[in-house]
Amino acid sequence: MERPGRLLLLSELRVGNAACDVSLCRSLLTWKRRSSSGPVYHPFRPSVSHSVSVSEIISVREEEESRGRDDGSWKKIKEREGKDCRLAFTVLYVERRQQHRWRCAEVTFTCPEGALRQHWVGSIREQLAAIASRPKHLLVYINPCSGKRKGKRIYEEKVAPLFAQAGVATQVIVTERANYARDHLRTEAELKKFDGVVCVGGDGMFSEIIHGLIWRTQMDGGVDPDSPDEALLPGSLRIGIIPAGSTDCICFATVGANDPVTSALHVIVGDSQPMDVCSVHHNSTFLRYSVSLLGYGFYGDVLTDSERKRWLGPARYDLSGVKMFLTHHYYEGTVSYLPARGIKGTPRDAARCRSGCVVCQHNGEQLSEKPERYEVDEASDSENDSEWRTIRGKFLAINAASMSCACPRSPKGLSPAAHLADGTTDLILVRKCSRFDFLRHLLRHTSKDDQFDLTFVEVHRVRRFRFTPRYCQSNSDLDMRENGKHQLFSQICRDHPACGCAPAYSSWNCDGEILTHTAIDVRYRDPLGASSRILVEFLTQEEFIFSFLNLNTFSFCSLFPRVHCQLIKLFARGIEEPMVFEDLPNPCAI
Ligand SMILES: CCCCCCCCCCCCC/C=C/[C@@H](O)[C@H](CO)NC(=O)CCCCCCCCCCCCCCC
Ligand SMILES: Nc1ncnc2c1ncn2[C@@H]1O[C@H](COP(=O)(O)OP(=O)(O)OP(=O)(O)O)[C@@H](O)[C@H]1O
Ligand SMILES: [Ca+2]
Repeated sequence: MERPGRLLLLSELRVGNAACDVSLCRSLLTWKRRSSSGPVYHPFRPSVSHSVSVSEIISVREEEESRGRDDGSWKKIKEREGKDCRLAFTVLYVERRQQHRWRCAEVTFTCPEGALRQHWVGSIREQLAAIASRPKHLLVYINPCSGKRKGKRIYEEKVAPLFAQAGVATQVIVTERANYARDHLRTEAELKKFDGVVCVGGDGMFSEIIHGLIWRTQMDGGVDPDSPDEALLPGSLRIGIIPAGSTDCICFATVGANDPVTSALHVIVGDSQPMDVCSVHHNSTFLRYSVSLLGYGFYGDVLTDSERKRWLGPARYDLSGVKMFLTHHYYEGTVSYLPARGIKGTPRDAARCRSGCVVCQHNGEQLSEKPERYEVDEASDSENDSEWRTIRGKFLAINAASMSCACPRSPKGLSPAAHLADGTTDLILVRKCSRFDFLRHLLRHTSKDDQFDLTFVEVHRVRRFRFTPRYCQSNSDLDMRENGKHQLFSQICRDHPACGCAPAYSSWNCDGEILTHTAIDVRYRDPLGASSRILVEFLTQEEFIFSFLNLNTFSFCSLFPRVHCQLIKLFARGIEEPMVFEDLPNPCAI
């Protein structure tokens, strides 16, 4: 066995016109200009050394003379260097740019003889092949309708060439409708053939992928996804996100940028970032999984309103945001939560979740070593249990952020100190306040000021919570009918704001998808047949069911989210701390 750091190769090669000492250790390719060589030696310019970790080499290619015949570039190099191009090889590697962006850079080395080139190329390829975490075969889903509808072009122009260069084989599927990728993953996809799944799209597309994969994993492992108390099985396939959506919050919060090339490079180098998943149940019915925002009130209303404006593209959120800000609806109800205990970190920490986060490592280890801690929490799932805290009130927004939810609109996110993989979610309660105060809170999403340092905002780090709107709290038939009418008419009033009647219910925004319909579709069948569906168009599903099936409950408004620590893995490494030399010019331009 080779020891780590062992020197494998050391040669004098040329980079451009400069002679360099080039070495390959087990984990590092280094080239350093020989200080006294080269045509123009500058005594005040120190010899520049450049190192690339083998783990960040994308590929190595032998330069062919024929390349020069195609574009003339190699011919020029040959003339300039007066060398035999068949002795050259090029290394493609990750170069860091500003704002966490990665680019594919390359450096060409010229060897004095062919056998040496073979030795170098062979050694580097051997090193790359030994990195087991690199994917070789990927299943790619492209949503052609995401964001500005550029998903297909982004993949073909920016991502596919990189995968090809890195020798990553792909099966590409362009989705034909919503939930196409989810359904394909659930039933058809031959997952054993692949090392990972890549989605080209936004947060909604990512959500489809995790729903398909998590469901399939539970089915294969005999776990009932409907059971709110059963621990879910983690999947084996990592997920890559090529951002092409409107918010791209999950990509931004796990990589630090929403840039397709950066994400493709994270996939190629085989990064791995565990992530928490929040499962949302109503009683014993599974509703959805969430990894970023589960929001009721403001963000639920923004989403509901914005869905009618999809044609506007990403701008729909801003328009609906302003509208819902002005509408200023608040919702009455009870929030109960189970505080996360025995963990590191609080939502008010100054420290952020970054690459190699110790809080995530610590909490993840704690939960895997002592799952009984989780079980104790689960066992105490009763209203009377002293572990549960209860808050009643009027809220403008109830947000659960399982990660920071950083995105270009809000670079720090809704909960800047939330962690990607610590097994908790940050429950943020924004109580009824004036429009001016709410604006102060919203503005803090975009500034450096603490968005929780306001009297009407509170934040708790929790493992589970539930929210029950006021009108769901009573079980008497009479109340329910009254409330049902209220709900029915308030929805109509919501669409005709002139009457001034405030709605009793909002919707849940679950990672950018509206929750209610899924729940209803699963639980009930439409007994009145197709003719009644025209009417449904004007009512929400729950109003329809209340009115026509005379159900006496709206309790699906009350949800039971539970966090599953590190259930999935992404091709990412978390946001890297900026490097001191990050912005220096590329030293290989010797
Ligand atoms: C005055 C400036 C205030 C700026 C406030 C900016 C707040 C931006 C907060 C973004 C939070 C994103 C959380 C991520 C959620 C994702 O899981 C989900 C799926 O992609 N995205 C959305 O639900 C999409 C949600 C998009 C929400 C956009 C809300 C925009 C609010 C604008 C309010 C303007 C008030 C102006 C008053 C004059
Ligand atoms: N071929 C398709 N036609 C129509 N809709 C699709 C198709 N494929 C996927 N979808 C759906 O499109 C919706 C939006 O997709 P996506 O999340 O990728 O983009 P976005 O909404 O613009 O971005 P974001 O979620 O980041 O705000 C998702 O709910 C997804 O299920
Ligand atoms: Ca978390």
